[in-house]
Amino acid sequence: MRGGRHIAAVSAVSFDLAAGECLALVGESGCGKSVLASALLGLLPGNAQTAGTAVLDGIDLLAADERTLTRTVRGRRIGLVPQSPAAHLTPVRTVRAQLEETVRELTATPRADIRKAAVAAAERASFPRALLDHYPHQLSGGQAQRAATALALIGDAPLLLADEPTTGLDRDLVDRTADELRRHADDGRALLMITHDLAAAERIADRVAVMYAGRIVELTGAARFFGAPGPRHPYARGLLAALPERDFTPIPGLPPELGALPPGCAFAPRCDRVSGACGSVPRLVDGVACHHVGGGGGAGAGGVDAVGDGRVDSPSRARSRARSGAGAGAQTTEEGARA
Ligand SMILES: Nc1ncnc2c1ncn2[C@@H]1O[C@H](COP(=O)(O)OP(=O)(O)OP(=O)(O)O)[C@@H](O)[C@H]1O
Ligand code: NI
Repeated sequence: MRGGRHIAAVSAVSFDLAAGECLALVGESGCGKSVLASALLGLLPGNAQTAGTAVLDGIDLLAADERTLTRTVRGRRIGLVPQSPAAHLTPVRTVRAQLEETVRELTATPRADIRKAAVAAAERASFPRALLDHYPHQLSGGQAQRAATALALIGDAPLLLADEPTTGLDRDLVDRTADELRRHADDGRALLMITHDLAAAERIADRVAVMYAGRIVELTGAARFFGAPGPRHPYARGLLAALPERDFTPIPGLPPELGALPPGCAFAPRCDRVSGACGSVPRLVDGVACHHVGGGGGAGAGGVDAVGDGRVDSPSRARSRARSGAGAGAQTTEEGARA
């Protein structure tokens, strides 16, 4: 930034994501979720610096050159549902033209079938057929969202990155969109879903990663997170408690400015469990980064070694089935996972 200032937008993040699995990444606005997604796609602005590795199919995404990213990663290995679809779509071309172009570029569809394939792609994302010849500025936010989702699914990429794919949609459409994304995971793709919508996360995620001020503070199986015993990090507990259908109690205060993080645990100024120990940054140990819970979070400026990350052995399908059976089902799954 100007004046040699640095913003640590994402720090010490470490996670893995298997084929067929959905990881929901949640956290307050500005905590670094989209920056993390952009880093994986090589779409950070030119002044950004990255360190570490992010391996997909043997390719280190953080080290890959522009040519590799263009030809083999974007759209082909990673499908992106962008956070601001209206800005992501080409403003001077119709949705149909953009779908057809993407089908042509990313698939081996014969010329004669491209039109049909584009219509089918729109249908997969519940984009209304009647709007195919509209330009992006003629779409509502939710319609643009679905157009962008349709584009992201065309390349059949093994990793789907969905950055708030349900923003601006009605509950019914949220559920349909989330279920559609889940189906792609069930077909063997990995799905990283960034969302503020905890109900959507609960509906489809296998694991939940909670981010605060650029760090993952908890990484837990979804059944455990949304059911019993619930999240362990005070911030994650606060996020859940803020939901209208739970306590409806907001977390006091605001997240810190990333350019001026407090020393030690960034959540300490808002935390009801704060103590002297919070003067050092807690490491993510056993899926939680807090001095007061779990592994104790041992001191150390930003360890990247996530030990035990709440991975649920029983895969998604069993989980979603258990989920529809409400509390008891989720509990059983959780016990299975812990065993
Ligand atoms: N190009 C940039 N230059 C400087 N700072 C940036 C840039 N892009 C993002 N940031 C900062 O990085 C932080 C993380 O931003 P990011 O967009 O990842 O947040 P987010 O978690 O996706 O939030 P939201 O839920 O609102 O989308 C923010 O504090 C933001 O101000
Ligand atoms: Ni974002």
